[in-house]
Amino acid sequence: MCMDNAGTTVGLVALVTALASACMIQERRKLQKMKRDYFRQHGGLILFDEMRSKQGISFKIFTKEELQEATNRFSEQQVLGQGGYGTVYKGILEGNVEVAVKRCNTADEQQKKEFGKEMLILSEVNHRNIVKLLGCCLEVEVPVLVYEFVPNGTLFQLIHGNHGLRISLATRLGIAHESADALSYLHSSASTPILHGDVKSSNILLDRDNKAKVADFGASILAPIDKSQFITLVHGTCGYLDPEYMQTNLLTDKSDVYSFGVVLLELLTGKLPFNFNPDVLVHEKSLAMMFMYAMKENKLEQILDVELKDGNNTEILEEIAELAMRCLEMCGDNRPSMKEVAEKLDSLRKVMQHPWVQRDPQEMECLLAEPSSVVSSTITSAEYFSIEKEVVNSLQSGR
Ligand SMILES: Nc1ncnc2c1ncn2[C@@H]1O[C@H](COP(=O)(O)OP(=O)(O)OP(=O)(O)O)[C@@H](O)[C@H]1O
Repeated sequence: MCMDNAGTTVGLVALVTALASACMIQERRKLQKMKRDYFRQHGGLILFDEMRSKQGISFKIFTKEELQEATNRFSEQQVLGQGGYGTVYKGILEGNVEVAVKRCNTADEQQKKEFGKEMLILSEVNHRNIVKLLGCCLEVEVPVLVYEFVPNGTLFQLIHGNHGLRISLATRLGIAHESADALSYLHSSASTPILHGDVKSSNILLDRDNKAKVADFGASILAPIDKSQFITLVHGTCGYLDPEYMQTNLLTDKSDVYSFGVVLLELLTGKLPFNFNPDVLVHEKSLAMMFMYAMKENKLEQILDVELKDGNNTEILEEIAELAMRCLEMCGDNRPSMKEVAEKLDSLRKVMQHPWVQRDPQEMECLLAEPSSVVSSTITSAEYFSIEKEVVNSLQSGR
């Protein structure tokens, strides 16, 4: 009798174990199938094939488990920031490699299908001032992106945060030039031209030496189409939006130029791109309008960041303001290209670093021929510009 009972118990335990194992296997298969389906839906197969055919591509397709481990299961403590499209987590990969893991909120069917193809284009972007896309995970409902980690916050935080640090004109000019160079690369040097679509100071990250790293490029690819989210998106970029885009709904490379013009204004004035305070005057709501108004009235000085108002480098500040004016032209065709903007900023940066670097060798010759003009090696840019003007005048009048 006792033996019979023991036999029945063992039988029951075996049956329950077998059933549980079968369920687990079933669940695991379901999960595997789901992962495979998501992977296919997001264009993972195309991406995988292309990656195999391209040698030396440094782009990885991560598994869900790898990213869960890297981010401590996407824990709250790992959150670096929240954007219009999703949440960014800090992750640590094997070998102690720090990464930023971006989990998007949603993606529509079309976006999901295109994802693999888009990733392929973005994975080939390689520029020292652009945040590197290291890989992605496609076996989840909404794809996850993995970027290099940039440790020093954003340009928005540097300008508008309450850190009390003084930001020199040289640092500002450096960041402006590097960001412009990155955008110019996206527009014309990358294998497929890429429009950034969301240029703003919070999308310019800074590394330990305050070198710029443009982030979120190709954001339009991931832009949600759902209306309620579109409002958040627009809210997030208020003050930067190209007025021509608002009329035509067509994003062009010149839309990036306009938005970059607003970033230049933030660097020049230290002011926010948009003032939501209902009490401020209409022309003071948007920084771009406020700036245009000040320029028209010949009052640039009044809206410059106090940190820049030390009387030095006035001409460089005026040149940056002139450049910003051109970027903010209402008609896109009248704006300079990003390449032109980057070149101009580079030449201003060189003038600041080495006041004697001349753009025109003839002028250099002329200056060297006039020893009285060479005052000292520590000449200020104000002196440089006045000498330059004098030289140009004397060349024109044939003196
Ligand atoms: N590669 C990165 N390294 C370090 N921090 C990052 C990185 N990428 C993003 N972050 C942080 O995460 C925050 C949110 O980034 P995200 O790109 O999602 O949002 P956003 O640019 O502020 O807004 P939106 O996505 O609407 O343009 C950033 O402000 C930044 O602080």
